[in-house]
Amino acid sequence: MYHYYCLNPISEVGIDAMTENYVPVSDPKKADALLVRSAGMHDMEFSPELKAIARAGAGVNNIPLERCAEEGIVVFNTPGANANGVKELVVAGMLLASRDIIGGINWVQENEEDGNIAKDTEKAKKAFAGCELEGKKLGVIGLGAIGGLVANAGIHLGMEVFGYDPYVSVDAAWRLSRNIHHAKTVDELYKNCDYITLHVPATESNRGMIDKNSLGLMKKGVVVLNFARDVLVNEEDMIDALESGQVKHYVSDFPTPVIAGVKGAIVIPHLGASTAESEDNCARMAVRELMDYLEYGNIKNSVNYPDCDMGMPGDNKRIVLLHYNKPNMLGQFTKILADDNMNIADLSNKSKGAYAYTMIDIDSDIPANVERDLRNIKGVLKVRVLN
Ligand SMILES: NC(=O)c1ccc[n+]([C@@H]2O[C@H](COP(=O)([O-])OP(=O)(O)OC[C@H]3O[C@@H](n4cnc5c(N)ncnc54)[C@H](O)[C@@H]3O)[C@@H](O)[C@H]2O)c1
Ligand SMILES: O=C(O)[C@H](O)COP(=O)(O)O
Repeated sequence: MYHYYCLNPISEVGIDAMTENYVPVSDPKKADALLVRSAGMHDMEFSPELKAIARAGAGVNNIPLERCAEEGIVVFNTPGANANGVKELVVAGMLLASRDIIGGINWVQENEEDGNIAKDTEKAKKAFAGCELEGKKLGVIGLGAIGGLVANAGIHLGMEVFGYDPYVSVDAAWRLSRNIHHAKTVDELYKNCDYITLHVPATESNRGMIDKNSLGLMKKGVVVLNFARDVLVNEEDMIDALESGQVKHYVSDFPTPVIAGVKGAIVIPHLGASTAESEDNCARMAVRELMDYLEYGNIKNSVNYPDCDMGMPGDNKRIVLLHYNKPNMLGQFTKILADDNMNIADLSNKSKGAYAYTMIDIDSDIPANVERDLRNIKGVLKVRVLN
């Protein structure tokens, strides 16, 4: 029996995918697993019971990843599961910044009582005219799940697209249209583009990447779109750039007290992934990842531990260990098993930065003293014996 707790409402599709072995609890401290969307977790204390956190979404800046790793808690996300939802809203954002659709709709609402509205429209509409996307230059920073889709969509819209991502994965690179220009430096993209859209994670090094220096390199009248995270943009610098006309519009999916209501800012209430399809995809993937880890110890799409998959243990017993990535950990594990005359049927060991994960299948029962001795090894963070 596994206990779970949802810190945010998660699509029923995910909850329905759980078997009867999964029971919701009313106290997160009693949970084996937490499901979360954007709820802030940095101030949460975790109980020793907690084994995993699944973020039904992409961004994990709301989760203390390092502390979770130290406490032997595996954190998952759902890469790509909401990418199409975000891509479609980015296209809408480019259109909203190009024509005054919002101003036009407001005008119609303000004049709803006007019996001559059809005729007056033809005079009023010139105030809301704009430009087309076709032929304009689009710069995409970050070419992962979302940025790749946005860059390809730009090509389909007839835009000239520049992509910048020095860390792009091979798989993501394969998905890109060959018509996308490969920007070797981000400055090249800043200097050339009419629309610049951010699709990078909110890591320490990316915070404030759009500031007065980068804004100063951009073309006058540029449109900047941010569907990634508010902290990537220095909002005070953005306000100056909007006031001076350096930036025509800043389209953001992240309202903050600083940017909400600023002239020229088009701010959306974090709706990028709020579609039925994205919510279902994320919940389904998050629950699948949790169940595979809790029941079989397999790790797929973790952001703080390495991926490691040994399928199902069959008739073997499986023991899994979360530990530091340092010399002689495996040697110590196998010695304890050998001293108890246990035979290893299968073994996998993977590392990611400072942390590592070992899965061991044994063709006999695993006695409590072996589990205890493994747990007592210095550098072991969590041990689980799976039945
Ligand atoms: N608005 C929303 O509702 C919404 C929804 C999903 C994701 N997001 C945000 O979008 C971000 C990206 O999501 P994704 O699914 O595309 O993630 P992803 O991991 O698939 O792609 C991120 C890409 O950014 C690249 N990158 C990192 N730092 C970079 C830098 N300094 N310059 C250029 N490229 C850099 C990485 O190499 C990677 O290819 C998430 O981290 C999240 O914060 C927002
Ligand atoms: O990082 C993400 O996946 C998005 O920002 C979506 O967040 P949400 O699940 O809270 O809508």
